[in-house]
Amino acid sequence: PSVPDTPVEIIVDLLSKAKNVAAARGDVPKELTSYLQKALDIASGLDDYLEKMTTQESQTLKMLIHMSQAKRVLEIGMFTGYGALSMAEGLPEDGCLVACELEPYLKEFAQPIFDKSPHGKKITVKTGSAMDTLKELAAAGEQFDMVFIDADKDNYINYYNFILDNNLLRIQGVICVDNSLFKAKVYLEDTTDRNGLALREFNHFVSNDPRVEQVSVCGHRELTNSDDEVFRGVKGRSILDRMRLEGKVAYVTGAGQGIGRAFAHALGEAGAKVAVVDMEQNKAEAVAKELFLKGINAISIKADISKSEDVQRMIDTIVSKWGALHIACNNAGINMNSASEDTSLEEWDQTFNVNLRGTFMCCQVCFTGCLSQNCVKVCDSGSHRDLPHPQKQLSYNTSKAGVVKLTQTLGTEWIDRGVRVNCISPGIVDTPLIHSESLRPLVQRWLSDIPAGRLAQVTDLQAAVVYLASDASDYMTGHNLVIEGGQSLW
Ligand SMILES: C[S@@+](CC[C@H](N)C(=O)[O-])C[C@H]1O[C@@H](n2cnc3c(N)ncnc32)[C@H](O)[C@@H]1O
Repeated sequence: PSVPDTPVEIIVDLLSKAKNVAAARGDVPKELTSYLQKALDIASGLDDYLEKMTTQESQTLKMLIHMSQAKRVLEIGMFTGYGALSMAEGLPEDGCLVACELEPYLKEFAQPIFDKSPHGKKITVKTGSAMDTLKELAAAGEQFDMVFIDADKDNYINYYNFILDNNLLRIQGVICVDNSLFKAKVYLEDTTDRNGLALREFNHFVSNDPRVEQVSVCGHRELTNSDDEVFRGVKGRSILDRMRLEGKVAYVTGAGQGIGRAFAHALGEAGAKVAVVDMEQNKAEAVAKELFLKGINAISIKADISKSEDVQRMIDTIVSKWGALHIACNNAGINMNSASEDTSLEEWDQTFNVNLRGTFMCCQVCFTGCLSQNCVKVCDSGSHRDLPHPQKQLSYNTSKAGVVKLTQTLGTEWIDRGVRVNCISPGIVDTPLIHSESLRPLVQRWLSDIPAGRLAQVTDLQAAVVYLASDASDYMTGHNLVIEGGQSLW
């Protein structure tokens, strides 16, 4: 049988011994035997139960990576690389893990295992004394989201201090420490064991360190006199937190595909509940399902925004479902290409009915219907093609120029009621449509016009919609945010 190691294993061992002693004597009261048995059942069942209910022991490390959303991890003490690989599995594709290990033979052992794993390329092993490696990393200005300390216990306190003193851990990063209970020796009074005493001192030091809170760094309070919103964050929220949309309700029109779908994902990933609106019900449903699979609260609504009754129903549905509407993302639009001399009034009317009249109706219904419920952000989709452009699409260009003017007007008129209206004008977006034979010569011309050297991907636009939808952009209104790889500047 293995030597008891954790506090629970030691309790089980001691209770078993006590039970045996009691059984060997005839004069032990039944009550005491029964209490011993109950305590033993509880203690001995715990690890076994947890193991059965959990995937694998080391998945805890992977879970910590997920929970902290770490991208850069530092492991101090690698051993066989089991923990390193488990953490690497939890890292995103561009994540990295630096593992410090004293013994070169352990790197030789672990490297071939890393090489066989699709996640192994994220791991860099640095052999030698971990303190030397920490100095090297600090000199190179490296910073980590999570540090796992699991090497020589005497040095825990030195590693910890060096990491914090040299900003090797980013603000709000996480330090995890293995063996912090060390067979209960950290709190048993008769401890003489060197490692137990080292960890006792370490725990005591950390619990009294104002730089950290429990196990998470929360800034360097009490070490500075700075106490303004730049230092602390607005309402205590750091810039990335201020772009989070938890508790917000959003809709995106034209969200069944392309840019609208990317916007719906972006708003949902940032924390908003999202109504996916499209003329085509099956497309709206498919995107809402995608969001749902990612853990985002989403509904689909079929609506043609050129019809006032559809717009009204869309807003009513959202407000009755979620009780509020905070973010209106008016993305739906149509585009018909014809030379100006061939543009029929029907094409003009159809385009304007959706792109400009439809967008206006959405804004107006949204404003009147939910202002009292805090409808604060409206993002319209303009297009950089409100600028002169070689594609023949008069109705589209003029309607989108109208959207920019609509945005400026509403953005200034409604700001006194707490509403911000901005629009995003994407450059030429890489969609399946653009790869048609007929558009190929035009695509070549566009590419030579775009300093960025490529067309826009829908993902290039996602951060903008989150920014405009969030509190971080509160001072921005009536603005046309152009994202076109520098095309209009060339
Ligand atoms: C408990 S094991 C690490 C286990 C590993 N973190 C995991 O989860 O799979 C501790 C490792 O720390 C290494 N170590 C001990 N002292 C060290 C030092 N001063 N610098 C770097 N590594 C050290 C040991 O060689 C050993 O491989």
